Amino acid sequence: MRELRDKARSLLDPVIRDFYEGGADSETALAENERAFARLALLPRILAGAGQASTAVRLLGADLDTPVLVAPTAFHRLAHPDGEVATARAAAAAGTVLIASMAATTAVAEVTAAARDVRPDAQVWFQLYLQPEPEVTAELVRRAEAAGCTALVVTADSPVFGRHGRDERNGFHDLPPGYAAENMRDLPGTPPGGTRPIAMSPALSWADLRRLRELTRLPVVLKGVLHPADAARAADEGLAAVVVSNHGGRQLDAAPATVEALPAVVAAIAGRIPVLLDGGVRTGSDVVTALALGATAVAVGRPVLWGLAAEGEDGVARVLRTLREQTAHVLTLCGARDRADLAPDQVVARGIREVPAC
Ligand SMILES: Cc1cc2nc3c(=O)[nH]c(=O)nc-3n(C[C@H](O)[C@H](O)[C@H](O)COP(=O)(O)O)c2cc1C
Ligand SMILES: O=C(O)C(=O)c1ccccc1
Repeated sequence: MRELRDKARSLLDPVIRDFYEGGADSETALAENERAFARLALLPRILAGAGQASTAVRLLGADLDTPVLVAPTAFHRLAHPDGEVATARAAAAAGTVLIASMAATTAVAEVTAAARDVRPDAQVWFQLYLQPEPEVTAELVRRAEAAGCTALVVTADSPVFGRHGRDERNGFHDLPPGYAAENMRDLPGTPPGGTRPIAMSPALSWADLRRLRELTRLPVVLKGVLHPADAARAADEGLAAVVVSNHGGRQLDAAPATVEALPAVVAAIAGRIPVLLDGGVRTGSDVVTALALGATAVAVGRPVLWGLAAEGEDGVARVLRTLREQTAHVLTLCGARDRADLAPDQVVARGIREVPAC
């Protein structure tokens, strides 16, 4: 993983590298996501007789080979000429879900076609930002359905764009010439052949989410949940799953590390719907830590971009394979066959604790 990251960093234009790597404001949330995993240790159970570990997981009615999903990230063609097609092929081959970004440089129908070409039952979910004009959101949903996406993922942590200091310093505000956010082409209110910008709105509410659900029979996943009360409401409202996420540290910089927010969300959901997590997942230990704390699965953003930039489809495949193999290995070392054998008491804080007087 480090090797692919270093290769990606050396190959990418520094402006694009900063766009992928950067976070909001002081980049505290960005750094904390990884650091919080580093502060946690796993207590293995011994002599558990668990046998061969399995990374398989059932999620929203689909059987996946790995609990590591591909988080939605923008603009894959800036990482590699094959762009989202390469990512989709690698995700399908790995037997996981690709959450296709609304801000993709490839139209969602082309993304699902690429995934299905590798595996007919490939799972592609469509991530969207609810647009202030309901007819624009409705058209995006219609396109995702027509493309064969099996779930919608509404990103709710972005009432405004995050402030990305690196992009501001680099003057990176738009896609370079020759690239476009292809899902935003020919929507209501755009001139023929043109694209419209992705809007973020602080006026959006649970009522807008309810209206979205009236438009579609697809399961709707809520991404960007950190407060347990919002998690409970998501389950009450009939959403299909939540993603505990701080947008990879790119929105609210004061947000907690996601693995620190996870336990309260898991408690609030109380088993009603799956809880997913993204942010700072880099190793199989991170995956198993999240699973032990009650996540059904996790997603990775930047590691996929590193793989893509370094080696295209093969690089993404390597990232996903490495994480799956590491996860199986760590499960085995923890005495677990799968996540059902793990318990939150196996996750403990590192650091010096007081030695009881004797
Ligand atoms: C370059 C980049 C672009 C992103 N674009 C989107 C996006 O279009 N939609 C979205 O919901 N999240 C987006 N995210 C957030 C990711 O879905 C995810 O929450 C985050 O990357 C997870 O953290 P990690 O990168 O540490 O794995 C983006 C993240 C990055 C790094
Ligand atoms: O950069 C991001 O995190 C992101 O979510 C995004 C959204 C719209 C366009 C480009 C990126």
